[in-house]
Amino acid sequence: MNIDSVGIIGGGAWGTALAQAMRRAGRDVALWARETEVVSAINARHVNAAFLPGVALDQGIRATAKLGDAAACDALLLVAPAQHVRAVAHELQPLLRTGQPVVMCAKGIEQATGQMMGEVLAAELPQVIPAVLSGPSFAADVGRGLPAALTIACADEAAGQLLAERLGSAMFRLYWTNDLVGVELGGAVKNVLAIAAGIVDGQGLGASAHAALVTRGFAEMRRLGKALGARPETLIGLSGLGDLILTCGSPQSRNMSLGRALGRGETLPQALAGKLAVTEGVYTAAAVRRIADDKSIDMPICAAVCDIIDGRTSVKDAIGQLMQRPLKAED
Ligand SMILES: NC(=O)C1=CN([C@@H]2O[C@H](COP(=O)(O)OP(=O)(O)OC[C@H]3O[C@@H](n4cnc5c(N)ncnc54)[C@H](O)[C@@H]3O)[C@@H](O)[C@H]2O)C=CC1
Ligand SMILES: O=C(CO)COP(=O)(O)O
Repeated sequence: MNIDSVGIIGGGAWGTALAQAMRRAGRDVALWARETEVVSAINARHVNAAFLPGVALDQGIRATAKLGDAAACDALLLVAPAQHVRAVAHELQPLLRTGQPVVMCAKGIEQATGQMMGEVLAAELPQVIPAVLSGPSFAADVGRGLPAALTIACADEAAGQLLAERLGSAMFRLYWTNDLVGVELGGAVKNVLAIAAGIVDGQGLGASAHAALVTRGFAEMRRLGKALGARPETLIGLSGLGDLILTCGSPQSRNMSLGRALGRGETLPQALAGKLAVTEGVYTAAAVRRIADDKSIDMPICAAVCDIIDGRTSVKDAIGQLMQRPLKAED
């Protein structure tokens, strides 16, 4: 297998930042974007002001409105928001070759089915080699070329090591694992927990409460991981704890800033109003709750976020209930 060219499916903030990272790794890049204005802005002016403002893009990034242009590349990065991955993958299916590596870069769980992104990939693109890329990495940082370290998961060791080598660079360090479930679970659940951390901040509950919330949230992630077969070392690594620390600790996170707005008293529609950017935790919270209920896993923080988002409880009542729960050693 050879990986000289990379097709990126999705011209949002992360797809565009990944295009930058791939150019830095020395790859040819074809970036497919849904919005024709994004395609023309990247090709004519080397900017994506709609989704990644303020970043001068590598002039070698070729944007395209044709899925086939990106699908023809040696490897693909699938960077649509989680709720749209199935539809995009379905469209890609006839264009992809057997054994072509496809790397899932979305962080979420499909709301309609409760399926993880890897399951969606296996159902829609059975002919490809599936992989998952996840870790602490804001698009704005990676787009500018600041250093980041992420995990790339692939069941096939040779393919996974090749992906790590060909997609990574000194400033975009990739570590291979074969624990796909662990990597994608961490990336999905941390988005829900970042909303919770933002709510605590928005309520003005202080740094001590924030740390307690994140720690107990991490215990929820580990309980879910145990039930789904994730390896503990994956969850304490970059794609689990690493991303949780980043996302819960910075208002740069869209999930955390949405939580802050909810914590300050805004309704969900007010907090989301006018935003083009996707806030994955909003859609993933219900799926996490459903899995937790089905498997009888105790995940009260994720359940509270789900209830607040669905309007079943107020922020104050949810926090009051959480604070009455007994603490256990594992928290
Ligand atoms: N922005 C970031 O810092 C990071 C984002 N991610 C993940 O990457 C994924 C994509 O997020 P971003 O690139 O940040 O998106 P974004 O929030 O910047 O932009 C929204 C994206 O959604 C696409 N979109 C809207 N409606 C669609 C539809 N009906 N079908 C297909 N695509 C549609 C838009 O074309 C655009 O690419 C998410 O799962 C996110 O969690 C992962 C790591 C970092
Ligand atoms: O996944 C991310 C950083 O690793 C981005 O988080 P947000 O979607 O909350 O901005």
